Amino acid sequence: MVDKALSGAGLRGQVAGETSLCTVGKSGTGLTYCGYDITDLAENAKFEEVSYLFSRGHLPNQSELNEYLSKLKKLRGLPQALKEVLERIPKEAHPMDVMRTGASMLGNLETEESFDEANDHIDRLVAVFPSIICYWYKFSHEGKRIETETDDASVGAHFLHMLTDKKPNELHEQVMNVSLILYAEHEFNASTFTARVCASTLSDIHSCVTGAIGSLRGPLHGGANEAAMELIENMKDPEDAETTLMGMLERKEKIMGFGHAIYRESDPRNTIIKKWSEKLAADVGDNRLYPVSVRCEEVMWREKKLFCNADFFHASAYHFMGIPTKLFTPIFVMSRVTGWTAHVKEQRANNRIIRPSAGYIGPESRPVPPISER
Ligand SMILES: CC(=O)SCCNC(=O)CCNC(=O)[C@H](O)C(C)(C)COP(=O)(O)OP(=O)(O)OC[C@H]1O[C@@H](n2cnc3c(N)ncnc32)[C@H](O)[C@@H]1OP(=O)(O)O
Ligand SMILES: O=C([O-])CC(=O)C(=O)O
Repeated sequence: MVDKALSGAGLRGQVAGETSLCTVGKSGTGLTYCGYDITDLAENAKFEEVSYLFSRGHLPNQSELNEYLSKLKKLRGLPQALKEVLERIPKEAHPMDVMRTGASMLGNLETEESFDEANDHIDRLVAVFPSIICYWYKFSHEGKRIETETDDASVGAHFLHMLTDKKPNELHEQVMNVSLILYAEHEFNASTFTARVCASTLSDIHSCVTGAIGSLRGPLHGGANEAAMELIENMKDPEDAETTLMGMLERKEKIMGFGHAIYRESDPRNTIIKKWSEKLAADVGDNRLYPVSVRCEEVMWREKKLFCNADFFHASAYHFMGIPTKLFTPIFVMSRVTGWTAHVKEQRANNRIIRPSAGYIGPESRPVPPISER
Protein backbone atom coordinates (compact mmCIF):
# COMPACT_ATOMS: atom_id res chain seq x y z
CA MET A 1 0.00 0.00 0.00
CA VAL A 2 1.39 3.45 -0.89
CA ASP A 3 1.65 5.96 1.96
CA LYS A 4 -1.26 8.34 1.27
CA ALA A 5 0.39 11.28 2.96
CA LEU A 6 3.40 10.90 0.69
CA SER A 7 1.59 10.08 -2.52
CA GLY A 8 -1.21 12.69 -2.03
CA ALA A 9 -4.04 12.09 -4.53
CA GLY A 10 -3.57 14.59 -7.34
CA LEU A 11 -0.33 15.70 -5.63
CA ARG A 12 -2.55 18.07 -3.64
CA GLY A 13 -0.71 20.25 -1.16
CA GLN A 14 2.75 19.12 -2.23
CA VAL A 15 5.29 21.73 -3.19
CA ALA A 16 6.57 20.63 -6.60
CA GLY A 17 8.91 23.52 -7.30
CA GLU A 18 9.35 27.25 -6.81
CA THR A 19 7.98 30.25 -8.67
CA SER A 20 8.22 34.00 -8.45
CA LEU A 21 5.36 34.50 -10.89
CA CYS A 22 2.21 34.00 -8.88
CA THR A 23 0.61 33.31 -5.50
CA VAL A 24 -2.73 31.50 -5.27
CA GLY A 25 -4.84 31.54 -2.12
CA LYS A 26 -2.24 33.20 0.09
CA SER A 27 -4.19 34.79 2.95
CA GLY A 28 -5.02 38.46 2.45
CA THR A 29 -4.22 38.42 -1.24
CA GLY A 30 -6.20 35.83 -3.15
CA LEU A 31 -4.21 35.97 -6.35
CA THR A 32 -1.12 37.97 -7.25
CA TYR A 33 1.03 38.16 -10.37
CA CYS A 34 4.66 39.05 -9.55
CA GLY A 35 3.36 40.74 -6.38
CA TYR A 36 0.54 42.70 -8.03
CA ASP A 37 -2.96 41.92 -6.82
CA ILE A 38 -5.33 40.62 -9.50
CA THR A 39 -8.02 43.17 -8.56
CA ASP A 40 -5.56 46.03 -8.97
CA LEU A 41 -4.40 44.69 -12.32
CA ALA A 42 -7.95 44.10 -13.58
CA GLU A 43 -8.85 47.70 -12.72
CA ASN A 44 -5.71 49.48 -13.75
CA ALA A 45 -3.84 47.52 -16.40
CA LYS A 46 -4.12 46.30 -19.93
CA PHE A 47 -3.74 42.59 -20.65
CA GLU A 48 -0.69 43.45 -22.76
CA GLU A 49 0.94 45.07 -19.72
CA VAL A 50 0.44 41.80 -17.84
CA SER A 51 1.77 39.85 -20.77
CA TYR A 52 4.81 42.15 -20.86
CA LEU A 53 5.25 41.70 -17.10
CA PHE A 54 5.45 37.93 -17.53
CA SER A 55 7.80 37.95 -20.50
CA ARG A 56 10.08 40.85 -19.47
CA GLY A 57 9.82 40.68 -15.67
CA HIS A 58 8.52 44.22 -15.06
CA LEU A 59 5.49 46.33 -15.95
CA PRO A 60 6.23 48.40 -19.06
CA ASN A 61 6.56 52.17 -19.03
CA GLN A 62 4.59 54.03 -21.73
CA SER A 63 7.25 53.84 -24.41
CA GLU A 64 7.96 50.16 -23.75
CA LEU A 65 4.24 49.46 -23.95
CA ASN A 66 3.85 51.38 -27.23
CA GLU A 67 6.74 49.47 -28.75
CA TYR A 68 5.36 46.14 -27.49
CA LEU A 69 1.86 46.85 -28.81
CA SER A 70 3.15 47.73 -32.23
CA LYS A 71 5.32 44.59 -32.25
CA LEU A 72 2.29 42.42 -31.39
CA LYS A 73 0.23 44.06 -34.16
CA LYS A 74 2.87 43.10 -36.72
CA LEU A 75 2.81 39.46 -35.59
CA ARG A 76 -0.86 38.70 -36.32
CA GLY A 77 -0.44 37.29 -39.82
CA LEU A 78 -0.64 33.56 -40.54
CA PRO A 79 1.92 31.76 -42.75
CA GLN A 80 0.32 30.23 -45.87
CA ALA A 81 1.19 26.67 -44.75
CA LEU A 82 -0.61 27.22 -41.43
CA LYS A 83 -3.68 28.61 -43.24
CA GLU A 84 -3.73 25.49 -45.39
CA VAL A 85 -3.60 23.24 -42.34
CA LEU A 86 -6.37 25.20 -40.62
CA GLU A 87 -8.53 24.97 -43.75
CA ARG A 88 -8.28 21.19 -43.62
CA ILE A 89 -9.59 20.91 -40.06
CA PRO A 90 -13.30 20.05 -40.15
CA LYS A 91 -16.07 22.26 -38.81
CA GLU A 92 -16.94 19.59 -36.24
CA ALA A 93 -13.45 19.63 -34.72
CA HIS A 94 -13.05 20.75 -31.14
CA PRO A 95 -11.65 24.31 -31.21
CA MET A 96 -9.09 23.35 -28.56
CA ASP A 97 -7.78 20.75 -30.99
CA VAL A 98 -7.48 23.54 -33.54
CA MET A 99 -5.45 25.59 -31.05
CA ARG A 100 -3.25 22.58 -30.29
CA THR A 101 -2.62 21.89 -33.96
CA GLY A 102 -2.05 25.60 -34.61
CA ALA A 103 0.64 25.80 -31.92
CA SER A 104 2.24 22.58 -33.10
CA MET A 105 2.26 23.57 -36.78
CA LEU A 106 3.78 26.92 -35.93
CA GLY A 107 6.53 24.99 -34.15
CA ASN A 108 7.33 23.34 -37.50
CA LEU A 109 7.34 26.59 -39.41
CA GLU A 110 8.96 28.90 -36.88
CA THR A 111 10.99 26.51 -34.73
CA GLU A 112 12.69 27.79 -31.60
CA GLU A 113 16.34 27.14 -32.45
CA SER A 114 17.78 28.62 -29.25
CA PHE A 115 16.37 29.56 -25.84
CA ASP A 116 17.65 33.11 -26.46
CA GLU A 117 14.81 33.48 -28.96
CA ALA A 118 12.13 32.61 -26.39
CA ASN A 119 10.61 36.09 -26.08
CA ASP A 120 10.20 36.46 -29.84
CA HIS A 121 8.29 33.17 -29.98
CA ILE A 122 6.22 34.13 -26.94
CA ASP A 123 5.25 37.46 -28.52
CA ARG A 124 4.34 35.62 -31.71
CA LEU A 125 2.11 33.14 -29.86
CA VAL A 126 0.35 35.92 -27.91
CA ALA A 127 -0.31 37.80 -31.15
CA VAL A 128 -1.26 34.86 -33.34
CA PHE A 129 -3.57 32.64 -31.26
CA PRO A 130 -6.66 34.84 -31.89
CA SER A 131 -5.82 34.74 -35.63
CA ILE A 132 -5.50 30.93 -35.58
CA ILE A 133 -8.87 30.27 -33.98
CA CYS A 134 -10.79 32.93 -35.92
CA TYR A 135 -9.26 31.97 -39.27
CA TRP A 136 -10.34 28.35 -38.75
CA TYR A 137 -13.74 29.28 -37.34
CA LYS A 138 -14.69 31.69 -40.12
CA PHE A 139 -13.40 29.37 -42.84
CA SER A 140 -15.01 26.21 -41.50
CA HIS A 141 -18.32 27.76 -40.42
CA GLU A 142 -18.84 30.54 -42.97
CA GLY A 143 -16.54 29.61 -45.86
CA LYS A 144 -14.65 32.92 -45.48
CA ARG A 145 -10.89 33.44 -45.65
CA ILE A 146 -10.52 36.34 -43.23
CA GLU A 147 -7.78 38.95 -43.02
CA THR A 148 -6.07 38.46 -39.66
CA GLU A 149 -3.81 41.50 -39.80
CA THR A 150 -6.17 44.00 -38.18
CA ASP A 151 -4.99 47.26 -36.62
CA ASP A 152 -6.91 46.79 -33.37
CA ALA A 153 -5.09 48.11 -30.33
CA SER A 154 -5.48 45.04 -28.12
CA VAL A 155 -5.48 41.24 -28.28
CA GLY A 156 -9.10 41.18 -27.07
CA ALA A 157 -10.29 43.66 -29.70
CA HIS A 158 -8.36 41.82 -32.40
CA PHE A 159 -10.18 38.61 -31.49
CA LEU A 160 -13.68 40.14 -31.33
CA HIS A 161 -13.11 42.10 -34.54
CA MET A 162 -12.21 38.97 -36.53
CA LEU A 163 -15.04 37.00 -34.99
CA THR A 164 -17.84 39.53 -35.51
CA ASP A 165 -16.52 41.33 -38.63
CA LYS A 166 -16.68 44.69 -36.84
CA LYS A 167 -14.71 46.64 -34.27
CA PRO A 168 -15.98 45.83 -30.77
CA ASN A 169 -17.66 48.45 -28.64
CA GLU A 170 -15.86 49.83 -25.60
CA LEU A 171 -17.69 47.63 -23.08
CA HIS A 172 -16.82 44.44 -24.94
CA GLU A 173 -13.21 45.47 -25.36
CA GLN A 174 -13.04 46.22 -21.64
CA VAL A 175 -14.53 42.86 -20.67
CA MET A 176 -12.12 41.00 -22.94
CA ASN A 177 -9.25 42.90 -21.37
CA VAL A 178 -10.32 41.98 -17.84
CA SER A 179 -11.03 38.38 -18.79
CA LEU A 180 -7.60 37.93 -20.40
CA ILE A 181 -5.96 39.38 -17.28
CA LEU A 182 -7.92 37.06 -14.98
CA TYR A 183 -6.98 33.94 -16.90
CA ALA A 184 -3.31 34.81 -17.51
CA GLU A 185 -1.58 32.87 -14.75
CA HIS A 186 -2.34 30.53 -11.86
CA GLU A 187 0.79 28.93 -10.43
CA PHE A 188 1.09 25.12 -10.74
CA ASN A 189 -2.34 24.34 -12.23
CA ALA A 190 -2.55 21.26 -14.45
CA SER A 191 -1.78 22.91 -17.80
CA THR A 192 1.09 25.01 -16.45
CA PHE A 193 2.56 21.99 -14.73
CA THR A 194 2.36 20.16 -18.06
CA ALA A 195 4.29 23.00 -19.68
CA ARG A 196 6.92 22.91 -16.94
CA VAL A 197 7.39 19.14 -17.15
CA CYS A 198 7.92 19.48 -20.88
CA ALA A 199 10.28 22.44 -20.38
CA SER A 200 12.29 20.42 -17.86
CA THR A 201 13.39 18.05 -20.64
CA LEU A 202 14.82 21.15 -22.40
CA SER A 203 12.23 20.84 -25.12
CA ASP A 204 11.18 23.73 -27.39
CA ILE A 205 8.58 26.33 -26.46
CA HIS A 206 5.96 25.17 -29.00
CA SER A 207 6.03 21.66 -27.54
CA CYS A 208 5.52 23.06 -24.03
CA VAL A 209 2.56 25.16 -25.18
CA THR A 210 1.05 22.39 -27.30
CA GLY A 211 1.09 20.00 -24.33
CA ALA A 212 -0.38 22.65 -22.05
CA ILE A 213 -3.29 23.22 -24.44
CA GLY A 214 -4.09 19.51 -24.26
CA SER A 215 -4.24 19.70 -20.46
CA LEU A 216 -6.36 22.83 -20.45
CA ARG A 217 -8.91 21.27 -22.79
CA GLY A 218 -10.44 18.95 -20.16
CA PRO A 219 -13.71 19.86 -18.37
CA LEU A 220 -12.06 19.70 -14.94
CA HIS A 221 -9.79 22.57 -16.01
CA GLY A 222 -10.34 25.16 -18.78
CA GLY A 223 -13.17 23.29 -20.44
CA ALA A 224 -15.39 24.08 -17.44
CA ASN A 225 -16.50 27.47 -18.83
CA GLU A 226 -18.09 25.74 -21.83
CA ALA A 227 -19.66 23.07 -19.63
CA ALA A 228 -21.07 25.80 -17.35
CA MET A 229 -22.68 27.48 -20.36
CA GLU A 230 -24.22 24.20 -21.49
CA LEU A 231 -25.70 23.85 -18.01
CA ILE A 232 -27.19 27.34 -17.61
CA GLU A 233 -28.48 27.73 -21.14
CA ASN A 234 -31.10 25.06 -20.47
CA MET A 235 -32.35 26.66 -17.26
CA LYS A 236 -35.58 28.59 -17.79
CA ASP A 237 -35.50 30.73 -14.64
CA PRO A 238 -33.99 30.75 -11.12
CA GLU A 239 -36.57 28.22 -9.84
CA ASP A 240 -35.66 25.87 -12.65
CA ALA A 241 -31.98 26.40 -11.80
CA GLU A 242 -32.69 25.46 -8.19
CA THR A 243 -34.56 22.27 -9.15
CA THR A 244 -31.95 21.26 -11.72
CA LEU A 245 -29.02 21.72 -9.35
CA MET A 246 -30.74 19.96 -6.46
CA GLY A 247 -31.34 16.98 -8.75
CA MET A 248 -27.73 16.96 -9.94
CA LEU A 249 -26.41 17.14 -6.38
CA GLU A 250 -28.75 14.33 -5.36
CA ARG A 251 -27.34 12.21 -8.17
CA LYS A 252 -23.80 13.23 -7.07
CA GLU A 253 -23.05 14.84 -10.42
CA LYS A 254 -20.27 17.41 -10.76
CA ILE A 255 -21.39 20.98 -11.40
CA MET A 256 -18.89 22.59 -13.73
CA GLY A 257 -17.63 26.05 -12.79
CA PHE A 258 -17.71 25.31 -9.06
CA GLY A 259 -15.02 24.30 -6.60
CA HIS A 260 -11.27 24.60 -6.72
CA ALA A 261 -8.19 22.56 -5.93
CA ILE A 262 -6.53 25.37 -3.94
CA TYR A 263 -9.07 28.04 -2.94
CA ARG A 264 -11.31 26.96 -0.07
CA GLU A 265 -13.91 29.75 0.23
CA SER A 266 -13.89 31.79 -2.94
CA ASP A 267 -12.02 32.39 -6.16
CA PRO A 268 -11.00 36.07 -6.30
CA ARG A 269 -11.49 36.12 -10.06
CA ASN A 270 -15.18 35.34 -9.65
CA THR A 271 -16.11 38.60 -7.91
CA ILE A 272 -14.53 40.51 -10.78
CA ILE A 273 -15.99 38.64 -13.73
CA LYS A 274 -19.39 38.41 -12.01
CA LYS A 275 -19.60 42.22 -11.92
CA TRP A 276 -18.81 42.41 -15.61
CA SER A 277 -21.35 39.72 -16.39
CA GLU A 278 -23.98 41.77 -14.55
CA LYS A 279 -23.04 44.86 -16.58
CA LEU A 280 -23.26 42.91 -19.82
CA ALA A 281 -26.62 41.44 -18.77
CA ALA A 282 -27.97 44.97 -18.29
CA ASP A 283 -26.47 45.98 -21.62
CA VAL A 284 -28.20 43.19 -23.58
CA GLY A 285 -31.40 43.32 -21.48
CA ASP A 286 -30.94 39.77 -20.16
CA ASN A 287 -33.35 38.70 -17.44
CA ARG A 288 -32.65 34.98 -17.50
CA LEU A 289 -29.00 33.88 -17.66
CA TYR A 290 -27.61 36.28 -15.09
CA PRO A 291 -30.35 35.65 -12.47
CA VAL A 292 -30.08 31.91 -13.18
CA SER A 293 -26.31 32.06 -12.61
CA VAL A 294 -26.76 33.97 -9.35
CA ARG A 295 -29.24 31.34 -8.13
CA CYS A 296 -26.78 28.55 -9.02
CA GLU A 297 -24.15 30.33 -6.94
CA GLU A 298 -26.54 30.59 -3.97
CA VAL A 299 -27.66 26.96 -4.17
CA MET A 300 -24.12 25.57 -4.41
CA TRP A 301 -22.92 27.57 -1.43
CA ARG A 302 -26.01 26.78 0.64
CA GLU A 303 -25.96 23.04 -0.14
CA LYS A 304 -22.27 22.22 -0.50
CA LYS A 305 -20.22 25.26 0.50
CA LEU A 306 -18.93 25.19 -3.05
CA PHE A 307 -18.24 28.55 -4.72
CA CYS A 308 -17.98 29.72 -8.31
CA ASN A 309 -14.49 29.47 -9.75
CA ALA A 310 -13.16 31.74 -12.52
CA ASP A 311 -15.10 29.82 -15.14
CA PHE A 312 -18.71 30.09 -13.98
CA PHE A 313 -19.58 33.74 -14.66
CA HIS A 314 -17.26 33.78 -17.63
CA ALA A 315 -19.86 31.61 -19.34
CA SER A 316 -22.65 34.21 -19.22
CA ALA A 317 -20.22 37.10 -19.81
CA TYR A 318 -18.86 35.57 -23.03
CA HIS A 319 -22.34 34.58 -24.12
CA PHE A 320 -23.64 38.14 -23.70
CA MET A 321 -20.85 39.32 -26.00
CA GLY A 322 -22.08 36.94 -28.70
CA ILE A 323 -19.11 34.57 -28.48
CA PRO A 324 -20.02 30.99 -29.52
CA THR A 325 -19.70 28.59 -26.57
CA LYS A 326 -17.16 26.39 -28.30
CA LEU A 327 -14.73 29.31 -28.50
CA PHE A 328 -14.71 29.94 -24.74
CA THR A 329 -11.75 27.72 -23.86
CA PRO A 330 -9.59 28.96 -26.76
CA ILE A 331 -9.86 32.44 -25.19
CA PHE A 332 -8.35 30.91 -22.07
CA VAL A 333 -5.41 29.76 -24.23
CA MET A 334 -4.95 33.28 -25.68
CA SER A 335 -4.46 34.48 -22.13
CA ARG A 336 -2.78 31.58 -20.33
CA VAL A 337 -0.06 31.31 -22.97
CA THR A 338 1.54 34.24 -21.13
CA GLY A 339 1.64 32.33 -17.83
CA TRP A 340 2.69 29.03 -19.41
CA THR A 341 5.61 30.58 -21.26
CA ALA A 342 6.76 32.55 -18.21
CA HIS A 343 6.89 29.24 -16.34
CA VAL A 344 8.81 27.63 -19.19
CA LYS A 345 11.44 30.34 -18.92
CA GLU A 346 11.51 30.08 -15.14
CA GLN A 347 11.97 26.30 -15.37
CA ARG A 348 14.76 26.65 -17.93
CA ALA A 349 16.55 29.22 -15.76
CA ASN A 350 16.88 26.77 -12.87
CA ASN A 351 16.29 23.38 -14.36
CA ARG A 352 16.37 19.83 -13.17
CA ILE A 353 14.34 17.29 -15.13
CA ILE A 354 10.98 16.75 -13.39
CA ARG A 355 10.80 13.08 -12.64
CA PRO A 356 8.92 12.04 -9.51
CA SER A 357 8.65 8.46 -8.29
CA ALA A 358 5.66 6.14 -8.34
CA GLY A 359 4.58 3.84 -5.51
CA TYR A 360 4.35 0.39 -7.06
CA ILE A 361 1.02 -1.40 -6.51
CA GLY A 362 1.27 -4.07 -9.24
CA PRO A 363 1.89 -7.84 -9.06
CA GLU A 364 4.98 -9.37 -7.43
CA SER A 365 7.81 -10.44 -9.75
CA ARG A 366 6.76 -13.41 -11.89
CA PRO A 367 8.04 -15.36 -14.92
CA VAL A 368 6.61 -14.76 -18.41
CA PRO A 369 4.44 -17.85 -19.12
CA PRO A 370 4.77 -19.51 -22.55
CA ILE A 371 2.12 -18.11 -24.93
CA SER A 372 0.34 -21.49 -25.09
CA GLU A 373 -0.32 -21.31 -21.32
CA ARG A 374 -1.85 -17.81 -21.13
C1 LIG B 1 -9.92 27.84 -14.27
C2 LIG B 1 -10.04 26.48 -13.71
O1 LIG B 1 -9.49 25.55 -14.22
S1 LIG B 1 -10.97 26.34 -12.30
C3 LIG B 1 -11.51 24.67 -12.25
C4 LIG B 1 -12.52 24.42 -13.31
N1 LIG B 1 -13.12 23.09 -13.14
C5 LIG B 1 -14.40 22.94 -12.78
O2 LIG B 1 -15.16 23.87 -12.56
C6 LIG B 1 -14.87 21.51 -12.69
C7 LIG B 1 -15.74 21.27 -11.46
N2 LIG B 1 -14.93 21.26 -10.26
C8 LIG B 1 -14.21 20.17 -9.93
O3 LIG B 1 -14.26 19.12 -10.57
C9 LIG B 1 -13.30 20.26 -8.71
O4 LIG B 1 -13.80 21.21 -7.80
C10 LIG B 1 -11.85 20.64 -9.10
C11 LIG B 1 -11.32 19.71 -10.20
C12 LIG B 1 -11.77 22.06 -9.60
C13 LIG B 1 -10.98 20.53 -7.87
O5 LIG B 1 -10.96 19.18 -7.50
P1 LIG B 1 -10.52 18.71 -6.05
O6 LIG B 1 -9.35 19.48 -5.61
O7 LIG B 1 -10.38 17.24 -6.10
O8 LIG B 1 -11.79 19.14 -5.18
P2 LIG B 1 -12.03 19.02 -3.65
O9 LIG B 1 -11.00 18.14 -3.00
O10 LIG B 1 -12.18 20.40 -3.12
O11 LIG B 1 -13.44 18.27 -3.61
C14 LIG B 1 -14.06 18.05 -2.38
C15 LIG B 1 -15.40 17.38 -2.59
O12 LIG B 1 -16.28 18.27 -3.23
C16 LIG B 1 -16.82 17.68 -4.40
N3 LIG B 1 -16.84 18.67 -5.45
C17 LIG B 1 -15.82 19.47 -5.80
N4 LIG B 1 -16.21 20.24 -6.83
C18 LIG B 1 -17.48 19.91 -7.12
C19 LIG B 1 -18.41 20.34 -8.07
N5 LIG B 1 -18.06 21.27 -8.96
N6 LIG B 1 -19.63 19.80 -8.10
C20 LIG B 1 -19.97 18.85 -7.20
N7 LIG B 1 -19.13 18.39 -6.27
C21 LIG B 1 -17.89 18.90 -6.23
C22 LIG B 1 -15.82 16.59 -4.77
O13 LIG B 1 -16.42 15.56 -5.56
C23 LIG B 1 -15.37 16.11 -3.42
O14 LIG B 1 -16.36 15.27 -2.91
P3 LIG B 1 -15.96 13.89 -2.18
O15 LIG B 1 -15.08 14.30 -1.05
O16 LIG B 1 -17.28 13.33 -1.78
O17 LIG B 1 -15.24 13.09 -3.22
O1 LIG C 1 -5.31 26.50 -10.37
C1 LIG C 1 -6.00 25.58 -10.83
O2 LIG C 1 -5.95 24.40 -10.43
C2 LIG C 1 -7.01 25.84 -11.89
C3 LIG C 1 -7.24 27.29 -12.14
O3 LIG C 1 -8.01 27.94 -11.46
C4 LIG C 1 -6.49 27.93 -13.20
O4 LIG C 1 -5.63 27.30 -13.82
O5 LIG C 1 -6.76 29.11 -13.49
